[in-house]
Amino acid sequence: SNMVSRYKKEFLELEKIGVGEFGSVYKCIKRLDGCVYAVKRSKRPLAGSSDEQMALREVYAHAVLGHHPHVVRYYSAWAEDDHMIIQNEHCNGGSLQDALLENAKTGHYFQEAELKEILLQVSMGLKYIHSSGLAHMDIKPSNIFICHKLVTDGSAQEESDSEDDGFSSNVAYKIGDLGHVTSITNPQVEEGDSRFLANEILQEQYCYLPKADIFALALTMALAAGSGPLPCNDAMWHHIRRGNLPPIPQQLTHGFHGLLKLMVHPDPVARPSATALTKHPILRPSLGK
Ligand SMILES: Cn1cc(CCO)c2c3c(c(-c4ccccc4Cl)cc21)C(=O)NC3=O
Repeated sequence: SNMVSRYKKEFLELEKIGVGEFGSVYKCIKRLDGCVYAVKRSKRPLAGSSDEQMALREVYAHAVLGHHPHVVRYYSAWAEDDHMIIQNEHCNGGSLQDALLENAKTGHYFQEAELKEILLQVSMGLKYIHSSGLAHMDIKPSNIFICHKLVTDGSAQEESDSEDDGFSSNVAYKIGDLGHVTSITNPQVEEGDSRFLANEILQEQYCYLPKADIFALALTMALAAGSGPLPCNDAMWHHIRRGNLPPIPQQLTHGFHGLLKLMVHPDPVARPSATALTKHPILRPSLGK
């Protein structure tokens, strides 16, 4: 590889915003365009290893998934100095997991109206991913990123809350981390986080992969509503897989709670699709009339 790495040449590193066994994520400014990006730098996986398969699936997924308001945007990926580098859109509001931890400290959880906004926006992102023939397979709070619309210069343009934009408020929720994405029709499932794993995936029944994302999204919403940490495996894990939501420490309307409960139904066929959620009267009051 040439002496000066493309990463160092093209980007100014501002701060490390994430670290894990996967590698590290940096908030960077691209020198050429002056824009901020999230850049993940990970050790290049062993050729032929399952890690390499995952790294490739992540880049393939981003390449297949063009642009969508509720999927974190991909810009580039390359290999250098025995590292894999992926350059994505930087979401300036942290992850939903960060927001949940903050809520737990203050005891102020997302209220039902906000929960419906999160569920609607993430469902729009899932509808796009599923309609592209892919399943995410690792939906959870730390993989949902938050973008706060930067206040405009006071220009009086109308706030557009058209569906494709989803910015009815000033916050956008975007699905990120496509490291577990797999084809719906030709699945090579790399199980995601067991706390969010639907039982049929554990049983290696891969005929309804999109519904595993719906299951994981329901548990993500339960956490956003203030439910305690989810079990990885044990009696409570199985209680949830029998179609029960974890306890939620706030009064939700019967309709909304019932929708979340339907999303964790033991039979994946009974769970609503992402498309059905984006049209659901409970989430789209205006459609309800
Ligand atoms: C830990 N972490 C924190 C952030 C910033 C949230 O305000 C973040 C981002 C991403 C990612 C990311 C996830 C998976 C793969 C590649 C990337 Cl860049 C990780 C991120 C990403 O793709 N876009 C991000 O903003």
